[in-house]
Amino acid sequence: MENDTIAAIATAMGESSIAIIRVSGSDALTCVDHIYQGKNKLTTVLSHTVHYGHILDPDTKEKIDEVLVTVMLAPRTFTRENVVEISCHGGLIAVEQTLGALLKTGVRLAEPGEFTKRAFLNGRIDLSQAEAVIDLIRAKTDKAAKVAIRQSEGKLSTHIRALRNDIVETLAHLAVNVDYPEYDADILTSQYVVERCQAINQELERLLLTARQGKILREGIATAIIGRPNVGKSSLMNALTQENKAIVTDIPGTTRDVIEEYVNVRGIPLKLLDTAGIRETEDIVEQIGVQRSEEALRSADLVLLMLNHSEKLQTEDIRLLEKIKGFPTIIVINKLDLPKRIDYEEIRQRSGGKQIIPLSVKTEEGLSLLEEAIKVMFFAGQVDMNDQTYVSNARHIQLLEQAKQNILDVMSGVEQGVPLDMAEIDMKNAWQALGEVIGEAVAEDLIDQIFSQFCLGK
Ligand SMILES: Nc1nc2c(c(=O)[nH]1)N(C=O)[C@@H](CNc1ccc(C(=O)N[C@@H](CCC(=O)O)C(=O)O)cc1)CN2
Ligand SMILES: Nc1nc2c(ncn2[C@@H]2O[C@H](COP(=O)(O)OP(=O)(O)OP(=O)(O)O)[C@@H](O)[C@H]2O)c(=O)[nH]1
Ligand SMILES: [Mg+2]
Repeated sequence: MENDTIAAIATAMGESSIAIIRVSGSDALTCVDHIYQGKNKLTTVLSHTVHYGHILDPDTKEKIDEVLVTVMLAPRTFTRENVVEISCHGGLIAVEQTLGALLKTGVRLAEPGEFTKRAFLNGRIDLSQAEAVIDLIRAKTDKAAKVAIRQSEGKLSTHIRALRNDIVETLAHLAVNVDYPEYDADILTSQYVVERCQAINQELERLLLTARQGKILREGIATAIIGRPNVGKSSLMNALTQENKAIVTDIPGTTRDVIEEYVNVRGIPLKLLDTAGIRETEDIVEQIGVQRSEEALRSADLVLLMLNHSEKLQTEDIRLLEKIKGFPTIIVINKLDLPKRIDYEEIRQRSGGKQIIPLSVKTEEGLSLLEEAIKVMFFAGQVDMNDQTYVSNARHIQLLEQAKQNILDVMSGVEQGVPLDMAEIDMKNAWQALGEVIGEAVAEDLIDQIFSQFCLGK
């Protein structure tokens, strides 16, 4: 059933001061009234008011918890249905028992994402806004959260709607011509269509261009720190994260596995990967670590190759300099505080002129240069979040690509003089693809699949 009354625990499980159970549906108030004892019946109170009382087991009448209950009446609610939120004491027992009591009154346990799905089905938000809610919950950095919040406010939807409007106008123009060919406005129409398509295509390309930045803002730049054992990779990781998560010792081969940590470097979110020092080794555990380092290297968006300022280049260093060809790489030369033994010119030649940052993690000299270099590398200047819409969702990117292809087909078709009703079909397909971004005309199973990614209670 689509409009039965549902409930779920909306807060994370575990010890906490308060936990919230959310109830939504037309019977939310009457159902909660069966287990709630307070001054007034909830069915009689005003919308958007909070009430003190107790939750009782409906069978035994035993007190389960002391609570505050918030009543919000349709349609001014998250789901656009009647909503009751019960604030229980945190911890597992009171919340589970309250939910259990509620389920005895005919309320059904919600599926993951079902509250947000109802907000979508009831027209409060569109699909890209609903997807932004998932992104917000999963955001690992400030910037990622900001992108998600903007999308949840419908910023992307506004662009998509404007594009669809442009397409409809162009279609209208086409339709006149297709239906009344006797007007003989063919040539004028072709010109008009091509011009409109160029503008539409430009906007689609602009949105697609933001996708790469959007992905980075959401997931962080996967940044692998690689290098020979003992050069100071874990030390750099700790310095950038300002934590001592990675173990540092003067024993080569200290790090055995890839350690992941999210950091914010000058507003750029990095997913830092500290890896095991790469060398030939007999140690099985270390061998696996080295393998994983090489995998981290292959999947990295950015590689920080670390060398030692106070040692001559070694075979392993040279091998690594070969390996990083074709990867966006910054060469970090660590231990600048020690006497120089490395040959910078050789590195420059062997790396094909990659950027080199000498620094000392120990004295922190040069660390800020590295941070700046990372930032410049990815944004070539300033990141302006204020009027940018970032497309960050794989599904949206795919649909935008598809719309772009349809528009390109319209243009090349018209230019080659194919009948205008063919162009009309491609144009309609672009309109359809963009509609799917905001959830207009999408298949039901796709909607189910999207909402099933949510956590319970959302
Ligand atoms: N207790 C509680 N905190 C919460 C939520 C919640 O559901 N419950 N939210 C859940 O994610 C977020 C807030 N998001 C919300 C978004 C819309 C509406 C809502 O009721 N919208 C109505 C009425 C707006 C109004 O009165 O002006 C609407 O848009 O029609 C509520 C919460 C975060 N904090
Ligand atoms: N003098 C000096 N020593 C440093 C510097 N950075 C790190 N070290 C020291 O170098 C040693 C190795 O550092 P780690 O960070 O464990 O090196 P690693 O590259 O992670 O080593 P593996 O995990 O074995 O691959 C430690 O004793 C650090 O204290 C530096 O800038 N200057
Ligand atoms: Mg290490």
